[in-house]
Amino acid sequence: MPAPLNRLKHRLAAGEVTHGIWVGLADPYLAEIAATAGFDWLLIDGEHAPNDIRSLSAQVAVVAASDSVPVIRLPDDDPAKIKQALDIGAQTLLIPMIESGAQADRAVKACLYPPHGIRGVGSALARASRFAAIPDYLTTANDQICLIVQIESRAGLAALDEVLAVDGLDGVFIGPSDLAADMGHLGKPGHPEVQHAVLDAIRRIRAAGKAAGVLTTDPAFIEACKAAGATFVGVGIDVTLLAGALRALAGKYTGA
Ligand SMILES: O=C(O)C(=O)C[C@H](O)[C@@H](O)CO
Repeated sequence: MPAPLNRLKHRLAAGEVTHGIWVGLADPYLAEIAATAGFDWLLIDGEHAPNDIRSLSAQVAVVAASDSVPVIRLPDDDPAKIKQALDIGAQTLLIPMIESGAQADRAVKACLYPPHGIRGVGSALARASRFAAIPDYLTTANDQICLIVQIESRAGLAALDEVLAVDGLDGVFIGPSDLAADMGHLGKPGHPEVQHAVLDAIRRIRAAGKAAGVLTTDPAFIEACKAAGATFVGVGIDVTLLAGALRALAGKYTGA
């Protein structure tokens, strides 16, 4: 019996457009609610949300039981964190702040078991192998790992071609918020210069045959990114959706 099929990896490889949201409420009960919505994937944010390996594990488990595919974003490209995320059962990772082909290649190798990579072997303890209930996990896991790296700075954009040349990389995600900050437009991911850079990068990523990712809550820019070729399309954030709805309701009755 092989490692579980990673539907998202293969849909992205086929060039399918997929939609998901950021899940930052850092609670499995809330992640399970999000998993009833019907998104193709849910990105469990380990970079900006108050998650740790146990909360990530609990959220991966509940989302994996749904029709949505769990994706974990780690806070950095630390191979030890990548190892832990894969061992708890995530098969799709998003790694932020990539700025060179060498850095992207190291991230790929951290995801893969030898001889193709350096992922440490602990499958006997790991949810990923269903605690060794999947006898062929070690020899089949690599084929189901999906790695998407984030380009979100001018240095990252300058290195995009070398990042796209990295074998084993499934996709590149352009982070509008951090890119805006680095471009001198802090807090303005919708600035025309930023949006132009995002769309140009998406076109280059798709021309290289990789999945192109983005996160924006602007409906018009969502469509512009999809027209440019985006296939891993983040369209919302659970925290802002909840906060916005609560504030609107409070304002309706309390004048808050
Ligand atoms: O730079 C970006 O944009 C992203 O990487 C997404 C943000 O981190 C996300 O938290 C929304 O602000």
